[in-house]
Amino acid sequence: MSISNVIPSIKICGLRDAATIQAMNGLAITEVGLVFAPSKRQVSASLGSELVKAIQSIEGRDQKSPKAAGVFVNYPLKDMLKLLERVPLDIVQLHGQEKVDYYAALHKQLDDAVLWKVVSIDASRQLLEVSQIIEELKPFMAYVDRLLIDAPGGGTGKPFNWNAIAAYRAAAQHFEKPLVIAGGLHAGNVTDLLQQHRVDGIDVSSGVETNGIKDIVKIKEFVGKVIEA
Ligand SMILES: O=C(O)c1ccccc1N[C@@H]1O[C@H](COP(=O)(O)O)[C@@H](O)[C@H]1O
Repeated sequence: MSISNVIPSIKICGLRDAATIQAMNGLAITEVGLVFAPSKRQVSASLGSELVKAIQSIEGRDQKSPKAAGVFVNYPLKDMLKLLERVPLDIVQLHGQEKVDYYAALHKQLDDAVLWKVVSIDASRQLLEVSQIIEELKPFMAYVDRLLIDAPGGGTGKPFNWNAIAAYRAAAQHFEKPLVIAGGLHAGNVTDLLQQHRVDGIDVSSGVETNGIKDIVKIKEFVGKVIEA
């Protein structure tokens, strides 16, 4: 049984076609992610704008359309502002080594969109104390809506060591920010995650694909496991 009685937010990431988004209509999804970083899942601004329309046309959790999230890695700020004029994202997920000045400048320019900060959990981070994590994140937190922790690289389908979650959860709580978990999740391990850790959201990409293509059967199975946990 899950250790929380609140169903975490569910982000399905790396969509590249409107038909799969439409097939997700009615699932208890809260965010759909589009990758604008160099990746096998990368979409252009013009496809991104078409896919945001598809996201806005479906119902997710609580009969509301899922939020549209864009995933970026060290994307030049001026290009980001141009892209946001064309693609009305609700969430900008910063998955690179963006500095605090970048967060501050982008936050100032955003109208309604919010920023998610990603921290990659490599072997050195698994050992950090809560106080170290708080010190490191403090400069960013005025600009950030959520904290997301993931395996290094992003979109690799590999999990990180979940022993690191407790310290990040404590740090996120200190800042009163929700914590989202990504990295190698799939229908076969998400129940274990939710039984072992209290998390506010989960994020999946590779684990709901077959041969590199999003698979609606796997998406439905994944969402079902999260709801049942
Ligand atoms: O999905 C990608 O291709 C990607 C590329 C660059 C940065 C992040 C990327 N995806 C993010 O990775 C995690 C989880 O991925 P997975 O489930 O392990 O495949 C998620 O936050 C995606 O937004």
